[in-house]
Amino acid sequence: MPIKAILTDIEGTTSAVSFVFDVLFPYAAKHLPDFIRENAGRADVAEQLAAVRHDCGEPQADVERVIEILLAWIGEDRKAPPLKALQGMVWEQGYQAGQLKGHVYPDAVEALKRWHQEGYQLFVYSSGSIQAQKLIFGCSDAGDLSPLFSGYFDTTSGPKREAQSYERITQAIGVEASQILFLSDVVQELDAARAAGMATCGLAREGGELAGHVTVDSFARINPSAL
Ligand SMILES: CSCCC(=O)C(=O)COP(=O)(O)O
Ligand SMILES: [Mg+2]
Repeated sequence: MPIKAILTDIEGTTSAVSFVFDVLFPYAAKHLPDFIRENAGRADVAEQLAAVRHDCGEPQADVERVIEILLAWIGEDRKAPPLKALQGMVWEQGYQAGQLKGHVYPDAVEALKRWHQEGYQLFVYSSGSIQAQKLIFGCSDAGDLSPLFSGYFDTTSGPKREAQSYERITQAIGVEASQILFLSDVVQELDAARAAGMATCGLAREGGELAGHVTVDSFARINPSAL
């Protein structure tokens, strides 16, 4: 069956790992403490702080303790949904202030624009929150890429290394799994997508092979109609 939709990861796929690790995470680590102190009473922030207390088994943790936990989670790249939601809120301030611009590889920009024009539906699946995904593409160094995308998925659809998450996403997209091409730099994510019936293509930006999957080093080498 022909590919109709393309679902892409962000970190290491459309965008440099170094942008996430050397720009976004340090920005969040620097600004998250004051953001939480100033906004702990806001309903959307309070909801995430409660989720942190629940997830770490410390229901009585005060705001300073929650901040300490969140900074430790940033340090270990924990894909915890409340951390990801709060990071998205902090990054929004950075993008709005012009301190952040989303990195998207030029070959990804070119291919995403071409695929959109050719009629493929484009979707994103990242551990970053949907808000963070919209920001990286909406405020990218190549301009506003958000009109290219038909939808966004984060870990509220499930963890990226579990086949069930891709089954849920397939339901939401509304085409056969075999008509969705998933792009990622992580072999466990590609394996999970394939187990759910999706077509896969690995991105190895520094070269190399993602075992068992067609692997390329640039979006320029992906031809969805030939997969
Ligand atoms: C949405 S940009 C921030 C990326 C992020 O927070 C992250 O954890 C990267 O996850 P990915 O699933 O894109 O590898
Ligand atoms: Mg990735």
